[in-house]
Amino acid sequence: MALSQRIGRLIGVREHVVDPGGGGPAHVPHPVDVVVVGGGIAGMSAAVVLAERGVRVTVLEAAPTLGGRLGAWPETLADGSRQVVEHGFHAFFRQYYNWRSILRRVDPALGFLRPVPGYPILSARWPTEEFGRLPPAPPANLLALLLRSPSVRLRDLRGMDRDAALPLLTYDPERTYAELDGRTAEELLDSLRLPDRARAMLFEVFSHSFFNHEAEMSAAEMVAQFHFYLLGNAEGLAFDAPDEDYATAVWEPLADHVRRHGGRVLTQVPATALVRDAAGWRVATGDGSTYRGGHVVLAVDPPALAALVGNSPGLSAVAPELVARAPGFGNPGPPYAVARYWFDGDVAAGRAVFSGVSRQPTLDSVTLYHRLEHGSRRWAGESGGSVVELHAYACEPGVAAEVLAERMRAELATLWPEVAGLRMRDLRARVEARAPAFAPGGHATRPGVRTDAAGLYLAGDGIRTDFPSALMERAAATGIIAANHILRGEGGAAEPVRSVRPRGLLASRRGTSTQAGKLAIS
Ligand SMILES: Cc1cc2nc3c(=O)[nH]c(=O)nc-3n(C[C@H](O)[C@H](O)[C@H](O)COP(=O)(O)OP(=O)(O)OC[C@H]3O[C@@H](n4cnc5c(N)ncnc54)[C@H](O)[C@@H]3O)c2cc1C
Repeated sequence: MALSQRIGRLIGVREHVVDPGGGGPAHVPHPVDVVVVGGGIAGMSAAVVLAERGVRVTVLEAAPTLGGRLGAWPETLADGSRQVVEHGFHAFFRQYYNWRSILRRVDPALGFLRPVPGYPILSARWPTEEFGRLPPAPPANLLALLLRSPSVRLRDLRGMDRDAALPLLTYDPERTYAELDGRTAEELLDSLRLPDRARAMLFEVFSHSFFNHEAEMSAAEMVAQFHFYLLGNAEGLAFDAPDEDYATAVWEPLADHVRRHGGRVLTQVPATALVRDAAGWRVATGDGSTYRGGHVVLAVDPPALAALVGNSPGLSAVAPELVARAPGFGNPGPPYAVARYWFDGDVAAGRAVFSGVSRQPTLDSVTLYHRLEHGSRRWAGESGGSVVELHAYACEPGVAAEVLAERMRAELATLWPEVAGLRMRDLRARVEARAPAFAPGGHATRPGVRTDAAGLYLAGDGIRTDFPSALMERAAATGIIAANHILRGEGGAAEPVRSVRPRGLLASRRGTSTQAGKLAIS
């Protein structure tokens, strides 16, 4: 264990138990039927836990393949070769304790995850800066950043408002939201009076990664994510990525696991409406069939949740609060764009497998798939080409995917000149708006896992947790929490839930209530 991790642990920067799990037999003592709507991370995490406890679980996924925003599917390229294309590159951070525990079901050693070396940020204005090689744990990582980073030279920081920066170090699951949820992330960053370079290299890439514009994102959410990724965990900013496509590495094995435990995983079955009657819940689907369960977990993306609730008129009698909140929650964040290019040649040998990008109008990240996943590596080996994926996490609405793809390619060529000389062999470009918005003031009405209707639960990366979590980890954690509510209600053992340090290193315990010593689960 690194010295910084040992110091971090001494001061409480370590994995925390949110829910110890247990509390009942390994199998539910009587038959229980659960319908899970949505086969992304949240839905499949709920299904894994429920199926293992003997619950008869049915997953209904609208798309032809599982995975949602982590999905993957086969495509035939113009040259006739078959390639698995993904919804987009994902960084599997090491403090994703709950998501990793689900993945360990199908690969106990997580051997399919390979460390992705470094976390460089590219900029047209300043030299590339490496953030992946900081000591993993706070406070050593913060000190090293202050001492080493050319973006945060101490003399430049003299003009900074240190009081305004305090909220970044004092994250508290109640007070941070009470004090900062009404402000935007942009206002908070403005108030820091950071040197322009530090703001661009440290914060802008970071806040974009949550699929929201700084000017439209809650300052409290940004502080929470700064804590979750940088100041609250002992694992650091280092991350891993699968060396196989996500269908092979994640979704096929997880679906097999659920089926082996007696569950059903159905694709191309979109849920269209929910009805509650005396016998429990009925979920109507696009093909006219109905699935029944004593409990339902809605693990769909925000716009799909709003559509499903809006199409279920009977819900206003049993879940008036959910019905009132769903339309607002269903407004997603700005569109994101993903473009995967198959080029006829390679980028320079020294380019990093993954790079963040600062201050380009569109481009936010670059991933070299042919140096990452077996399928892309094989294609590149045989063709002499490369497979390069470009992301824009929060882009201008109303622009076609191909236009955004070309803008991102041209912007990359300004950072890596050799890209201008590469010819495109094929392209898959997509623009979608399915990520949750974290608008200022939204925390008070953000739905939690439990709804106001008995037996109806929500899960997904937009659902509130009372402990620090984000993105894939929040999706997995809320799926597990939904399963735990059902298991406890039916007399079965719950699954443990863990989190990073629940509060900032400098957060005083004064003024906090439930979260001070013990985390609440909603
Ligand atoms: C380009 C990109 C890059 C990303 N990179 C990262 C990263 O590096 N690290 C990270 O942690 N996170 C990353 N994320 C975020 C991550 O993908 C999400 O947080 C996570 O996948 C959300 O999972 P979910 O289960 O909540 O939702 P989803 O993945 O959206 O799953 C919801 C599922 O519900 C299904 N559905 C919708 N309506 C219905 C219906 N009516 N009936 C049945 N099924 C329905 C959908 O088809 C979908 O499969 C990235 C996201 C994108 C788009």
